[in-house]
Amino acid sequence: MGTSHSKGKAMKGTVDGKSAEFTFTTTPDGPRLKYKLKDTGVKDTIEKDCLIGTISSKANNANSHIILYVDRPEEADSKKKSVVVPHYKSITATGLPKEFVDFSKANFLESLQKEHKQNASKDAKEPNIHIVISTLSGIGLAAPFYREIIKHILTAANLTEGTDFLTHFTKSAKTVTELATETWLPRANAGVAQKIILLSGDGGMLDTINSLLSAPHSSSYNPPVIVLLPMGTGNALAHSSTQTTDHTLGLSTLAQGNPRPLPLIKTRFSPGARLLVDEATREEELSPDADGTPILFGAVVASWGFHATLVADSDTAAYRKHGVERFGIAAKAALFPSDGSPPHVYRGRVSVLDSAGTWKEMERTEHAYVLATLVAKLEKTFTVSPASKPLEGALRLVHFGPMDGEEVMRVMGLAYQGGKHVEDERVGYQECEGVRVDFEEDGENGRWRRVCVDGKIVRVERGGWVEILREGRRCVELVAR
Ligand SMILES: Nc1ncnc2c1ncn2[C@@H]1O[C@H](COP(=O)(O)OP(=O)(O)OP(=O)(O)O)[C@@H](O)[C@H]1O
Repeated sequence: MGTSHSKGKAMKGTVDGKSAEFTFTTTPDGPRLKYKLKDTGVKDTIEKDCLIGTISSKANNANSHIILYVDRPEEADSKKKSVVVPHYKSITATGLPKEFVDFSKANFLESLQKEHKQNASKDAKEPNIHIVISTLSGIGLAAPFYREIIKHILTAANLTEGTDFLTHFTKSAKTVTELATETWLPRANAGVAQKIILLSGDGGMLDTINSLLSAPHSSSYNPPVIVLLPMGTGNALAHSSTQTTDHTLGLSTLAQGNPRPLPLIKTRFSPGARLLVDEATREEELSPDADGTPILFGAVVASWGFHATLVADSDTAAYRKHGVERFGIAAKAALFPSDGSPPHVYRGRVSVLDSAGTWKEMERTEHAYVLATLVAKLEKTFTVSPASKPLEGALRLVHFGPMDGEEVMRVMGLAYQGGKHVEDERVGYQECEGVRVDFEEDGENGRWRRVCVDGKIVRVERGGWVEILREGRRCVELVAR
C-alpha cells in the first residue's frame, strides 16, 4: 500500500437502486472508489487491481453504469502457485465520479455490444462472437471461470448466448482447430469481423493461428480479434502481452483492452518431422508449406535442448495436475537423472540469421539450451527474455552450453529474478532474424531431437533440421492493455 492519497470528494448517487455516497481517491497504487449505502451503512472498496471495468448500463439512464470487479483474494490464495477463480461482483450505480468512469471504461466490452447491434441490424444469421472454453487446459479452470464470471459479464454487457455469442466447450484436442478451419477462416476471408474469447493456455492460440494460416488469405481477410484469458499452465503469451498482474485473471483486458497485431514465428522442419500427440503415444504429420516443407506457426517460443525436454516430458495427465509446478518437477528429472549421470549434452550445429540476411554458425556444437522467443515471459514469473516488449515482434535467442545440473538450476533460477540469467557470461542472448539447428543426435527414438513450439512437441528425424523465422503474415489481433 502506498502512503500518500489525494483527498477524495464525496459524491451522492445510488448503488443497485439504494442511496449511496461515493469517494474517489488517487493512491500510489492507483485510483480507488469507495461507496457506502445510506440506509444500512453497507460499504465496499473497489481498487484498481480488482477492477474489471465499467460499462454503461442498459437502463435508460445515461448516468447509470455497471461496475464489474472481483474480491481481493485471501492471503492464502494469493500465495498459492496455482490459479484460483476469484469471487466476481458487480453493482449498478448512478452518480459515479466522472474520473472513475473515464478511468475504468470497458471499451472492449462496449465494442462487443456495438457489434451485436450492427449484426442485429444486418440480420446476421450466426453470431461472430465466440467463447472457447478449453476444458483440459491447465488445471481445468476454464469451465468454472466461464460459468462463475464470464457468463455474468456478458449478461451485464447485454449480450445473449445464441443470438449474440456462441460458446464452445472443447471436447477433444481438435475442437479449436475444427472451429478455426471451418468457421473462423472462411468468415475472415469473407471480410467478416470476428471476436473470440479464448479461455486456454498458449496451445489454444497455437491451434488457432495454425488453422488460420492453413490456406491462402483473400484480399479482404479480416484478422479475428482474440482475447486470451490465461487458463493454461505457462500462459506465456498472456503474461507477456496483456495485463495479468492484477487480480482479475485477464478480465480487465477483456473489458478495457485494445486489439493489436500478434507477431508470429514460422518453424520449418526437414521432411519426416512429426508432431507428437496423446502423451507422445502417436505421431501426426505437420501441415506442409507451399514447397512441401513441414511447418508449424507459433506466437511464443521455439526451443531445443533442456527447455523442449522438460515441456515434452511433463506433457502428461499425471504431470498436468501439478499446474505450473510440472515444469519444475520435470526440470529436476532432466537435470539429475536417476542413474546419477550428468544432464544430457545436446549435439548439433546452430546457426543464427542476422539483420543483414546472413546465417552465421556458432562455434559451439554441444548445447544445453537453445531457445528463440518473441515474448518476455514463459510463465508469470519466469522472464526468459527481459528485453522483449509486449507484441513488438522481435525474435531473441537465449542459449548456453553444457553445465552440470546444479549450475543449470542456478542459471535458470536467475530467470525468476526478472531475467538476470542473461547477465551470466555463459549465457548467450541476442536479437536475431532466425535460428537454425542441424541435429547431430543419432539416438534411435529421437528423444534428443524434440523441438518445442509454444508447448507442442515435434520430433525431427536423424540428420534433420529445424529453422525458426519471423513470419510476416497478418493472422490475428490480440487484445492487450
Ligand atoms: N476436452 C479435451 N480433450 C482433449 N484435449 C483437450 C480438450 N480440451 C483441451 N484439450 C487440449 O489440451 C491442451 C491444452 O493446452 P493449453 O496450451 O491450452 O494449456 P496448457 O498446456 O495447460 O497451457 P500452456 O500452453 O499455457 O502451458 C491443448 O492441446 C488442447 O487441444
